[in-house]
Amino acid sequence: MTAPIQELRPGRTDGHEPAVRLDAVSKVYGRELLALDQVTLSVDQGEFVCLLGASGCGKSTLLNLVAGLDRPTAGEIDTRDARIAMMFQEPALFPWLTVSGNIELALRVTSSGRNTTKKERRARAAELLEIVHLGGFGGKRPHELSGGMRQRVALARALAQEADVLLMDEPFGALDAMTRDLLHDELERIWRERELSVLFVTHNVREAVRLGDRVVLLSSRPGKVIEEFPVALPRPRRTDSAEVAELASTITDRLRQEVLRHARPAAQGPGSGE
Ligand SMILES: Nc1ncnc2c1ncn2[C@@H]1O[C@H](COP(=O)(O)OP(=O)(O)OP(=O)(O)O)[C@@H](O)[C@H]1O
Repeated sequence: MTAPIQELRPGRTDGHEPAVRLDAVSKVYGRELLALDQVTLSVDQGEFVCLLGASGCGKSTLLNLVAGLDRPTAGEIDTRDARIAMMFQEPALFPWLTVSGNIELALRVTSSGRNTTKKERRARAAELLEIVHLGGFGGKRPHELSGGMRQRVALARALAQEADVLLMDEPFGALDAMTRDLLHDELERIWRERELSVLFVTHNVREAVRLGDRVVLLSSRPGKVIEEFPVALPRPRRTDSAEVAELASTITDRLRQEVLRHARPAAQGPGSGE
């Protein structure tokens, strides 16, 4: 028997429009690969939402749709007039540009940066590097930095885009635990100061609880919202705290249940009697 499915409410009704709203969004690749099935989900302005789900359940697909990199097969996505920036597991910096040059390039394409001089953009890039604690590293090339530092540059570049909405696809997945912890603190500070709305994909349940106001769980493919977990713990949180561990364990149990539910028919084959 499958577990009862709890649908996410379609948006909030506390008087303001969400920053991102997906309404019954489905995505079919090719003729028949249903990646997302009627996903309804919203991210409030200034809210930090973490998205969890089994591998291949459509998390990256969902972010790409919100970013406008691809179009849904059905349903509506409303990002209002938000400026959207995206961060991936790989920082994707241009290796032939300096750290500052990478950020200056992003500044050049923003509406306010387009009419600025190179000197102004360099100064702004230096300010952004200070924000991510990389002051003084502007003249380095990406390969001279550690993985964590490169992700900080990617974060500074996202900030250079003057984004209101930050879409993050496992941005810290390749980093060691200590570096990840530091970046959690920095991301949280920047999110608060800039009042960003964040949609953050991760496989790491504790990371989701450490960062999120809400953790949204997708079913195995086709991805569908099956449950959401509000995270009422005070901030800043510690990934290794008992409170984070407790909620993470509840979410992990739910995720495991979902993965098993999905795997069972294939594992047992037809006529297994369940
Ligand atoms: N461009 C594409 N063309 C065809 N199929 C695709 C494409 N992109 C993704 N898929 C398929 O859609 C499904 C969802 O993929 P997606 O990458 O969104 O999942 P995910 O939850 O982000 O996975 P993971 O957690 O492993 O990163 C997978 O079955 C994948 O093979």
